[in-house]
Amino acid sequence: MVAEKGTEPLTLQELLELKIDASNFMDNVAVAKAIKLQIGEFKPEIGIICGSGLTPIGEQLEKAIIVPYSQIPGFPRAEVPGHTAALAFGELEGKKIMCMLGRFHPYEYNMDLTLCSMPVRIMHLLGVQTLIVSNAAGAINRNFEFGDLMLIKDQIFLPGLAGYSPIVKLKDPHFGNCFVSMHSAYDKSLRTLAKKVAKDIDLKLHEGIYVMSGGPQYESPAEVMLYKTVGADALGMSTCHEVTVARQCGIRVVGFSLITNIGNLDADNAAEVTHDEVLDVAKFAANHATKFVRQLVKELDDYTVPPLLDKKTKERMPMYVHEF
Ligand SMILES: O=P(O)(O)O[C@@H]1C[C@H](O)[C@@H](CO)O1
Ligand code: HPA
Repeated sequence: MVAEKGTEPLTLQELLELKIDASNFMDNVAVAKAIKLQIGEFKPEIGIICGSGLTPIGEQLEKAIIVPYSQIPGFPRAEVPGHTAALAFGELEGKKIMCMLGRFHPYEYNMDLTLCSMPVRIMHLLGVQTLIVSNAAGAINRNFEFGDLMLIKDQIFLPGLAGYSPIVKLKDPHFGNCFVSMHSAYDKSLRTLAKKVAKDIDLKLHEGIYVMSGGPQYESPAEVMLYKTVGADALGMSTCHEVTVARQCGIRVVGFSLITNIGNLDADNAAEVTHDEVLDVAKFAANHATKFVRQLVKELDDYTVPPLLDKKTKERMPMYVHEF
């Protein structure tokens, strides 16, 4: 729980010294406030989360303001190679973007999905209405090749099915309804737009189901077979917890996977995958992923989600919320 301090707004330094509990609503507000102190009047409308090796997507922002995670209370450091520990705020095709240049994988943080999805709640508090989420993934579908992109049609959230939900600890009603519908989690009209954009720029874009395992170990061939049997097309270790929270906040979502390796289905075949290979493929394919995102952003229509904090609530809130 954040400390209160008379009627004076807390300074950035004071906010940075707070011990943040990601499941406490006012602590989330304090995190958003600390960011706001660093971005001034900038109000993002579109959020982007860059997957492993996909930070070039965020590096194309114009007039960028970079906020390192070390300057955000409660944010861990995002230490997986291929991720940069910073938020980028800037413009792309005239739209205002907030981009996570490094994400928090649950396997890095003791499967604390509430913490790992906090940036999505912060996006919402700062005004984000639409989220573009990306990841590096292994192919299960045999029609996929290295470097292909797969538009995510739906997800299988294995940790969530096992009770590791990012919203299970959120008791404050300000977070929104805990019985979040995951029907149409990946917005149909945005998927239609993404397919049109891909066609326009002559980009091969598959569509399929993403499955998230807990990681960090890669899957055994028998596990890849299990996921194939349940209908998954690509596998990874992220995204689903972020999308669940986005839906709880009412943010609409479009997502894609960059296929960095082909999941091995044969236990007698020693085909191994390493994170270095994942990054190598991401490096050569980041170019077309970047082009795709730019065009998608350009063609996104306006969208409005009611803010979490209504006027009345703001009036009752302590000083660190006051100017929201
Ligand atoms: O952040 P993403 O989901 O792109 O990262 C993938 C999944 C693992 O963290 C890692 C495995 O190589 O890359
Ligand atoms: N499995 C899990 N996560 C991944 C993979 C994979 O094969 N490739 C990239 N991220």
